[in-house]
Amino acid sequence: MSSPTSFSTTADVAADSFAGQLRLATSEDWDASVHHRFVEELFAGTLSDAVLARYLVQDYQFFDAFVAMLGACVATTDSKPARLRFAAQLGMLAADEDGYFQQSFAELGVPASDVVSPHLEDPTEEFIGQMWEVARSRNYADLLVVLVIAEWLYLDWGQRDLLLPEAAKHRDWIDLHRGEEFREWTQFLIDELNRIAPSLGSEDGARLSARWTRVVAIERAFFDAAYAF
Ligand SMILES: Cc1ncc(CN)c(N)n1
Repeated sequence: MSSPTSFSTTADVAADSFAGQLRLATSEDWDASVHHRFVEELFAGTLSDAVLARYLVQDYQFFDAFVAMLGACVATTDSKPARLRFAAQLGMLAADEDGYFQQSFAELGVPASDVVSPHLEDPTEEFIGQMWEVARSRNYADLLVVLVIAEWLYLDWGQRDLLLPEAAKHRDWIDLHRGEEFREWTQFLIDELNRIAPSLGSEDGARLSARWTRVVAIERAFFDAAYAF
């Protein structure tokens, strides 16, 4: 029997696996995000400070709920090695990603009020709602669905074969979403989702598929919102 087709150049995922099928079912919003104007301008180094600041202010609010999701994974996974992997990622995020935000906010002159409690755009509010919902649900499958999208979609654009920009505020955001460490982390999440998929019931499948579709659409809207002013 020939091995199933792997469709992604960034992660090794069989197209007929649980994660692979979800990914294929949402190709339109997924590909539109990976090739979004925001990504093109970020790589080209032409992204305006206003758009970058607007995006980062919203993404910093996303970041807080994202950390809470990882904490929920530490608490709920059935696998001891996975628990340690999530714990290690929490440490990395606290050091590297928070540092990028703080440095960029200072460079872009973002006021403290926008860092701490900005007006939330609709996609941010909905994304945060999804993340806290799965964090509080303590349902490992729901947590993984949201995490896999958030990391795999970002890996897909981060790994695009384009020249890197000069400015640290652009390049460092790309660097956080490409390279072997981020690829390995994303692969781990996808593998976890595919590992637990056989234990899911049909109701779980329908709920997770609906969540996947919605969250991929929010990812696209999140990029759009950076230009909506
Ligand atoms: C909206 C969004 N989605 C995903 C990521 C990558 N963790 C992010 N920083 N922001």
